[in-house]
Amino acid sequence: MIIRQIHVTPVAFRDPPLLNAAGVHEPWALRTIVEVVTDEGLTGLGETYGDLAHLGKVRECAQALIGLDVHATNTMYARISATIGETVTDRHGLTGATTKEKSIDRIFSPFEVACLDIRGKAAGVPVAELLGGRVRDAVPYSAYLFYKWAGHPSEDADRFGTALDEAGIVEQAALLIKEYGFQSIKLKGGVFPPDQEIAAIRALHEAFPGVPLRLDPNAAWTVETSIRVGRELEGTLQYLEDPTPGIPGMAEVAAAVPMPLATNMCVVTHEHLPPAVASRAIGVLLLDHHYWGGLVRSAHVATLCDTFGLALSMHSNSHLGISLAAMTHLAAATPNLTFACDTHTPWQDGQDVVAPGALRFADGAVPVPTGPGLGVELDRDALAVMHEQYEKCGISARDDTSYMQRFEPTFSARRPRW
Ligand SMILES: O=C([O-])C(=O)C[C@H](O)[C@@H](O)C(=O)[O-]
Ligand SMILES: [Mg+2]
Repeated sequence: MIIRQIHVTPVAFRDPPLLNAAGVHEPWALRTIVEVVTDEGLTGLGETYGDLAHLGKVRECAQALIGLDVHATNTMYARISATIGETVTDRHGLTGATTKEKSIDRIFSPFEVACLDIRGKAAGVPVAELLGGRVRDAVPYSAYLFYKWAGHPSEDADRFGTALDEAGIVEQAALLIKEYGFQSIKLKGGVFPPDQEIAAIRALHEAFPGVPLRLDPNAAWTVETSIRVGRELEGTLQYLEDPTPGIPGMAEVAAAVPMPLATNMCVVTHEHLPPAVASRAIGVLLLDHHYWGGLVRSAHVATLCDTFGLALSMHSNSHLGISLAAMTHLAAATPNLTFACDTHTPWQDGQDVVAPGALRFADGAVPVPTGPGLGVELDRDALAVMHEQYEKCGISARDDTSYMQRFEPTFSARRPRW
């Protein structure tokens, strides 16, 4: 199964004005779709970030993989590593530090996923079976709530409405739970002063008794603020995600608050694991195959977490169905991934590059696709439309901060902020 061609297609899809500590989502979210084609005519799919610098490196690395067997992932990793050299391509900061190793892992990931898709198709089995076999038939996801404006400035309101206070957040949770059946809730914080976000968590706790809650301010708080908020929210949070920047700060907070701390910011590559474990900075790691080097490498990280007593959840960024399928296969085959995973799927609101049918939500969980490989098919018409949107949208890299500053010129993404 020799790789003969690789097609790399950037796409754009509509994204609502979701607020976070870095600013606000722009009207278009970017992704890159990777198709790997073998000499036998099998095609595998991968999905990754769409920022221009990353896209350029994905294109360059694709050339370096032609002629390799789809099983030769160690050679692929070595070639990608040699091709990208010292380049780092991860700039928006919401997934933590940018390192050389993380950049290699980010570029390797879509190729590895596509090769697993091909290997599953060739063997007639779902990717989850290649990862050791599913331990759950459906993967639970959480309702991922965001403070948001009614719509993008100068556009009509979107169907999700305004959420700028606790009433808006509770209403948004009710909508997502009604439509998807989610059984746990994550609130993206770091947007308003912490007391407002405490009030929102209390309102959610009251409105949805017994539903596990998480709050993620993306390191917007000092150690002191994090400890105060953590203590005030005792009894309401399943975990508190990235309250403060850095492993030492997280360790100080972890020692002083009643709930576990989770991260997709202070532990984002292998070199972060030993100090985080030694200082007991985190209790939960949010895996993300897009920057942990694909599905097999993420499964290795899961095993390390098991060894060191860390629990697992899963992180997401704005994504499409190829990523959702990959996330679902990985989570289904990872026994110690026991927390509901994050997904931005509701915000993509039906837009997708995969044909409908293979992916659906039932009671907040995605049944593991049963077809061979990832179990999803590319919708070529949708791909063409989304590629045209990419060409026309005028955005080439995610920049939540500059977009926010167009409307609030004094906005600063400095963290910690409170
Ligand atoms: O858990 C997280 O930190 C994220 O999901 C990071 C994302 O970039 C999120 O903040 C977003 O989409 O604005
Ligand atoms: Mg997070």
